[in-house]
Amino acid sequence: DPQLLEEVTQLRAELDEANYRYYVLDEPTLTDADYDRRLQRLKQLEAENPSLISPDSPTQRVGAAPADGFPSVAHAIPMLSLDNAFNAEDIIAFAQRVAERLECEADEVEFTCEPKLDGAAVSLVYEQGVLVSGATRGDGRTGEGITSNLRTLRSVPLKLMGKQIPELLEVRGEVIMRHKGFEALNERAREEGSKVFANPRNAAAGSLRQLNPQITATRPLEFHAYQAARLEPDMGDATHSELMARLITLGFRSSAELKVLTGPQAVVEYCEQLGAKRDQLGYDIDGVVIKVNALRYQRELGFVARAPRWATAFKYPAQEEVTT
Ligand SMILES: NC(=O)n1nc(-c2ccco2)nc1N
Repeated sequence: DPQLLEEVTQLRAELDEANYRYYVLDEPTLTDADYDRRLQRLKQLEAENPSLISPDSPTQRVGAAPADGFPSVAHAIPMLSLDNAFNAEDIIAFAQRVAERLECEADEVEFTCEPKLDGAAVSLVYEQGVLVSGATRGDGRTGEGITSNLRTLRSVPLKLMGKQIPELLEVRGEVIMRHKGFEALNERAREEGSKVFANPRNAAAGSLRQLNPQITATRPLEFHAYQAARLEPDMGDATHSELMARLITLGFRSSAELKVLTGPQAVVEYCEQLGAKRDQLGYDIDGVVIKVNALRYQRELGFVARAPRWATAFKYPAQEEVTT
């Protein structure tokens, strides 16, 4: 009946909005209790009227385990690793190489800098605005299909937000576990005598590779977008920073620390400043990802065998591993 449909639609909108405000804007509106009350009410209404259930309903995040393991998924565009830079000279050399190929001065090139999150890289594919596939990076060309696990992350939208829905969108990003969630998980694991993880990266990767999504659903995982590998229709002569801003309007979290900087000196300063506050972030990073901002230049620069010419990763010295 129309009244029932009205309540179901209203509840879904409130739950999706609450997810967005909590995970993307960091401005929660609903308490966890309010969220759960609404989710239980929606589950009850859907149980009474199964014809109303749709795959993108917030109640459909935790599904069944895939029968026989994860299927292997070929990435339409390889998820390549990044070349490394270890000091200011390396950063300047990277900027020089880019400037040479673009036939301009290094001090004119616009870069973006963002923290290099130390988690598990994944790829999410949305067709007509609906999440259809999620996979691990694997060897860069082929990953594991872990859609049912990624659906359990409330920071992964089941459907894209807003009116400008692209026909096709492939988002790449990092699934991380914050230190607080990591320590609580290991505390519980020690009490239960189950597997204790050596570090948040292993905990995130291990949680995503659980065969049972109900276990993944209990893990404190967050998805942070850092690239749109495919976007149709595309954004023409846009920049990486504009693309990241667009992903936020579509429902994704992307780095709050992203900065647009001109010339290598400003990039060196960013790396030094972020390095100074590395221990206060509350999650692990292992460097800074420095990218040429203009997507047109990224396309022109392309990739060498295994890594893009248009990006490099500035790495901090490894932190002494947290032995738990
Ligand atoms: N790990 C991480 O945080 N990454 N990785 C990239 C990346 C890899 C290839 C293109 O972009 N960007 C960020 N922030």
